[in-house]
Amino acid sequence: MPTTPSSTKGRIGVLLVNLGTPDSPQTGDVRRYLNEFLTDARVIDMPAAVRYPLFRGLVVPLRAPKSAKVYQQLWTERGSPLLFHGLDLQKLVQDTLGKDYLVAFGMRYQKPSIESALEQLREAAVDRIIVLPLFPQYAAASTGSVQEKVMEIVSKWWVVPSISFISTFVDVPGFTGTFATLGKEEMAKHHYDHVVFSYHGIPERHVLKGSHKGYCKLGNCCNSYNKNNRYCYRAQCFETSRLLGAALGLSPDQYTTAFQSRLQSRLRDPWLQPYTDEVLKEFPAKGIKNVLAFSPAFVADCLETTIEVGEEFKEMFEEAGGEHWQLVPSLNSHPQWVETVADMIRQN
Ligand SMILES: C=CC1=C(C)c2cc3[nH]c(cc4nc(cc5[nH]c(cc1n2)c(C)c5CCC(=O)O)C(CCC(=O)O)=C4C)c(C)c3C=C
Ligand SMILES: [Fe+2]
Ligand SMILES: [Fe+2]
Repeated sequence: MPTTPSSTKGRIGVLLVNLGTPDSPQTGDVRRYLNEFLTDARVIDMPAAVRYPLFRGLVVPLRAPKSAKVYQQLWTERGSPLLFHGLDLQKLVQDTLGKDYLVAFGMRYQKPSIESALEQLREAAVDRIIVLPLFPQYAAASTGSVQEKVMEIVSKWWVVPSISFISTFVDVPGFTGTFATLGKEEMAKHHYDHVVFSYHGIPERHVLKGSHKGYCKLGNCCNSYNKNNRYCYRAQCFETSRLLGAALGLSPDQYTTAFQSRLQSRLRDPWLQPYTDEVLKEFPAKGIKNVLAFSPAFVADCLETTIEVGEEFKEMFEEAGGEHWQLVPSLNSHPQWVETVADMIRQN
């Protein structure tokens, strides 16, 4: 009887990566996290001779104790939400994909490191690796930084396996679809006059640096999403708003796209506008008193969603005369999102 030839192919390795978070909300751990994050040349694109002394010597020491207080508000029994949601997603995607895949999870900054996650895949002799940075819209400071780190590590291996990256997923229907499911649940509970899609900001300079043959000029260039601005962060944010607005049954005048989390610096370089905190203060005077807010640059709840949008913006809105501000929770490990991630991997 002929014997069945054994396959030479191992499992497919999957690396899910998110940004990173401190090990604890104590100032020392927050300082270590910020030092790693804010000396990344893709985040702070200054010459190393300026970046290191300015950020390690001045910005981080001043910021760490203030950030630590905010992380203390965010911290849960399971630790940082960004971390535990990432681990939950890893487990559920692994269960969904089954034994032909091995799913690992890493963080760009701090723990679990990308190195340790890649090592797990190498130990298991995976056939190839699919890397999914968990950022819907490509930005050099987020997705690009993860890609650079993965390539830096893998390039030192003697045997470099086949490797592919999923660089943006704004147009994957399950991404906006899951946000729409969560948004409709909130809309069924309360009446809203207006919706805000608040994205993490980046310096305008970053958009211009990534502009393909000068196509992106921070103007109407982002009104359509096409091959020239496929990786333009601003264009992807506007496209996310259009898709999400349509999935929620909203007309363009019923929602606003805005940008949050700008790192205030004495350099006063402009970040993507309009700024969410400025926009929301003007709403009550326009008769907008009930606002539903989404944070669609994040697929897991974190400091920027729960605290900044859910608490700080709510307080500002109410102080300006608003009545009801509600944050839609992030995708976290929602079953529709788990299925969407598994599908992105299967189709890669
Ligand atoms: C959505 C993707 C992200 C992009 C793009 C991004 C750019 C970016 N961020 C900073 C500075 C900070 N961001 C901070 C927190 C933070 N940022 C992201 C994601 C993106 N950042 C996430 C998911 C988080 C939350 C992490 C968590 O632990 O919950 C912080 C730290 C918090 C604080 O001290 O305020 C800083 C600082 C810059 C400068 C930048 C682009 C240039
Ligand atoms: Fe950030
Ligand atoms: Fe653009």
